[in-house]
Amino acid sequence: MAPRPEPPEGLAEHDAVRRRRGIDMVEEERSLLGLDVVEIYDVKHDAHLDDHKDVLGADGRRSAWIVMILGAFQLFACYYASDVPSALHDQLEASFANGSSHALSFNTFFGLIYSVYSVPNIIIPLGGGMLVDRFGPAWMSLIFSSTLMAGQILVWIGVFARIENLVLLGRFVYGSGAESLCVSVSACLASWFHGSPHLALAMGISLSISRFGSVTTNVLSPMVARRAGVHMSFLVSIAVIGLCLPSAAYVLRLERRREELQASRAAAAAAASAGADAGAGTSPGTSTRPQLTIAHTWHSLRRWPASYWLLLVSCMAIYGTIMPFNNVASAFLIERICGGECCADGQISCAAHVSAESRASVLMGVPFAISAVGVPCLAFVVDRIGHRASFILCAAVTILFVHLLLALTALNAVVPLVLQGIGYTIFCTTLWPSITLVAPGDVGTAMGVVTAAQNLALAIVPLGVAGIHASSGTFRTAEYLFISLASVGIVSGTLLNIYDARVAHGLLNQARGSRAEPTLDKEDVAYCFGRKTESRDMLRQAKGRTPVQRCTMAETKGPEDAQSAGGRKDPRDEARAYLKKHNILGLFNELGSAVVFERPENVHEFLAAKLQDLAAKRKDGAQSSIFTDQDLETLFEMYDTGKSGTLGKDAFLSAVSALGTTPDKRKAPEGPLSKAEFVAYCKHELLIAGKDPCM
Ligand SMILES: C[C@H](NC(=O)[C@@H](N)CCCCN)C(=O)O
Repeated sequence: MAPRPEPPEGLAEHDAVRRRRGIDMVEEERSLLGLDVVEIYDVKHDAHLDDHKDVLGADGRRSAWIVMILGAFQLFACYYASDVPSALHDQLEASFANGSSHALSFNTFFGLIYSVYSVPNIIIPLGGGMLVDRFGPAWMSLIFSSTLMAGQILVWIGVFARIENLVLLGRFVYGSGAESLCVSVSACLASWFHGSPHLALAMGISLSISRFGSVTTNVLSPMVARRAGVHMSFLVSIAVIGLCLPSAAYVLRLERRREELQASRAAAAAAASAGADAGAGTSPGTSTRPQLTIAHTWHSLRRWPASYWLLLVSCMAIYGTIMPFNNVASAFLIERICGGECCADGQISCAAHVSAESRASVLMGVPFAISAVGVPCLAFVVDRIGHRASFILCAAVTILFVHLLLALTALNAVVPLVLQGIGYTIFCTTLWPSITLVAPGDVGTAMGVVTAAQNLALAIVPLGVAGIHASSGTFRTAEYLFISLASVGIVSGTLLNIYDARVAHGLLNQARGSRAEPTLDKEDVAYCFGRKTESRDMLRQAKGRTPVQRCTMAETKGPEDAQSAGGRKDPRDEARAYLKKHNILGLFNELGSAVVFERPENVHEFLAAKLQDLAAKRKDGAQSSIFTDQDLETLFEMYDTGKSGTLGKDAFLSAVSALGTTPDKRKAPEGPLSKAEFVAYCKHELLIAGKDPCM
């Protein structure tokens, strides 16, 4: 990197450092002051995302897709190995029947294989998610993959030696890593695709590939078991998991590289704005990850919006109908196909039962087959049109319809199962990316809490189904439980839409991708007016001009023109306008800087006093210390060492950097810049950096 020219003497370095630090503290201050404005977070956060894009560029985008493929492969291995026992039910039964001692009946043992996986996962993903936020998803994926490996080795030895307890211990260890691995891979994708218009697509493709893991094990494991013995199927699954480790290690390498690039860029920005004092700023490798403390987690839980909790309820209700239904679908479908008992004497070997069984197994594959193909396709659409909350409601309605059909009609089961596939596809495509949108700060913990809740539902609902079946003697009665759960999903989905529209400004229902990569035309012009304008005239005139020219043009036209130009109101622009109008970031900047320098014992008291002080200053007509036009003009004069009235590119970039911003060299104007152009450009840069100038 080329060394930056030293800022001229007399420049307010101290102030620049203060401002930089203050801005970095906005989020902390926000919670300190008890403010919780999603949009403030978004505006600040998106500026930060722009940094990511700039640092990594096309290379970063390619890396993100590599991370997606590697993460999907880890999930593939996880789903593959998780489902080996169910694919080998009959072979395992035969194998353990030949064993020497059996403390448990095979069915109890087989049920426990799944219980020891699920029950601990009511708790484990909570800790797993926190660890992901603390140590990063890439590191934790490596650790969770190793846990899978250790667990599956124990299972394999247990199967080989026919030791039931060892198999169960292995499944417990395996389960401890499996759900948390799903959390860490999701968090990893959320981090690499945050702000990208392809988040749902990335998550959808990885889910589809992981589902393919279940399909592969269903086909491959029985084949391997028939040829080489049942334990060999487990050995193959160990080999598949083994490939997770290098893939997780490579993701870690990419993650490190990304962090280094970000840190060096932050250090360069700090050096430019602080000169010799740069050492006091962000140093490469500085971790900004949250503390692994109960207090921090509690703080996160309280900070998540109501939409997060509505998503959690939807997850429990809808996954509670999908997975437990799938567990009993075979028996339920056989019962439905035969119209009750297939064989007169309650046996299961008559021709009618065997035929119903094979039809049921084909039907059972329908929902997951639909989802394997449908999820990436729908994800592509969701990334474009948004409507996540609407889709979540739509999925709940579809699932309700499925169970009404199954409970109340004798319709061919293909129709409800196709609908079940559609409902599941819609739900899983939209649910998981939505969680990352409503809780962007601590995705690992947020995913972990939802996954734990999901496992709670998956542990309880089958017990309810079994209880209903035991008391009524038929699975059809259990349909009413699924109908109730789908109804809960509809209520939470409806509330989610209301909250999203009324409180969250359409965070879930809007197409985020288009917003994450704003067109320069609109953003530049909108910035210069201080509010959004969709005036075609303005945009047409702005086309082909540099950002400086656009700003200058906007300056001369004035905000009134923009207002009269009309146009649809965007909640983000309203938020920006609000932030700007009340100079919120400037206020936080002041407070944050003051706290950092004075380090008061009682922060609350200090802040209260500081606010009173600021209010008093304002009453006296004094200006806030945020950059005024006058400041910017002075800055220009400092860098215009030859007093030519213009700045060349290098001097210009240094001057803009001295504001604590990191200008994009590619977009910076080449030619000499007049004072007016410089002031306009600085204002533009300050907005991008989240530091609204005081105008
Ligand atoms: C995407 C979603 N994932 C989950 O439900 C996770 N809890 C992992 C499940 C692992 C299955 N062996 C899904 O699969 O729909």
